[in-house]
Amino acid sequence: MRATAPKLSKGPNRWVARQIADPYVRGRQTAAFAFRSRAAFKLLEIDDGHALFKRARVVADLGSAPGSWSQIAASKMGWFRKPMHVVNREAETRREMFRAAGRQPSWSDEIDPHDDAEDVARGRGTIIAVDLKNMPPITGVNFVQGDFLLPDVQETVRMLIPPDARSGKRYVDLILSDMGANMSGNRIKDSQDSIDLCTAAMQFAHKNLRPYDVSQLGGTLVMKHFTHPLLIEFRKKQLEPYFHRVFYIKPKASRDESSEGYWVCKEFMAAPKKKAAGQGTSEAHRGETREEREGTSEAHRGETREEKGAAQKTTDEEDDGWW
Ligand SMILES: C[S@@+](CC[C@H](N)C(=O)[O-])C[C@H]1O[C@@H](n2cnc3c(N)ncnc32)[C@H](O)[C@@H]1O
Repeated sequence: MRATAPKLSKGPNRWVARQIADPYVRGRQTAAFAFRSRAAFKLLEIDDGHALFKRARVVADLGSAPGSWSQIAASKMGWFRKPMHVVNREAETRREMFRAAGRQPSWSDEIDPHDDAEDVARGRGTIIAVDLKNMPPITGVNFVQGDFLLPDVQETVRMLIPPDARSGKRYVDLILSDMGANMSGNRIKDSQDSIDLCTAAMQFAHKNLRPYDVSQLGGTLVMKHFTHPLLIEFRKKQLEPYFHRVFYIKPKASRDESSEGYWVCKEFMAAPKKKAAGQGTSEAHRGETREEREGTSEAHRGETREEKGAAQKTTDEEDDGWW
């Protein structure tokens, strides 16, 4: 069943009330050791179905701050000696001690699974994270602060990719893009911003994502987008020709009222695939139908909201802070 927040009144306390009612925000504070954002649960859910990290040696996390996706990448790639559930348990015991002493633990009292030098494992591979905002360090993660739309920022990220042992080329196996511009409430501008970020992620994939060859499968791109008919066109023209399979996912942890969704694009090919006459891939078609349905209904919901003059933030962006 989808986790939905109860209906809440408008007003300055609406955001706080919604946060309190949100099981994923509560989960972030209790079950999770120190996920920096509830966005963590979206990636965990996507990963459940797609085993994203299984073969990945180089991961790029685009739009990484405050850092929960990078935390997951670091954990999955062996940079924490302890598994997350052990750290969670320790964090909970520590919170109990604070409660018993009548003290409310603050962020600085949280266990950071990376801060104990004794406990740093030698993980596999390389993780590169980039964001406009600063991101506190995570062991195993190389962070670049900058605007990913700028070519020199992309080049800085590229130079952190280690050259492939066989070919000497720099390849990323997994690109995670959770980038999202602040929503202005203007549907046309917001769609354009979303397309710009998706385009930048895809251009980066063309240059750096490991392409399929006879010895190994091509890389994977996970990309957030804000559902809109214009983006269906993007999927058809920019994604489907270059990936063997493209899936649309709306994680349960993504709020119902948010128009965000994720594409999981698997098995990248450097050259566009050729379709036999009158034939598309079944995956693409299945996804496309579902996506179109989602896109249309989201677009209609958006119009109605705007017509009513009740344009509100409809993304999870506002929730992805240190909360
Ligand atoms: C939803 S948050 C990401 C949350 C993150 N995945 C996590 O788990 O903590 C979206 C991020 O995208 C970043 N972003 C938006 N536009 C960007 C750009 N042009 N270049 C780099 N980062 C960008 C924002 O600064 C923001 O931190």
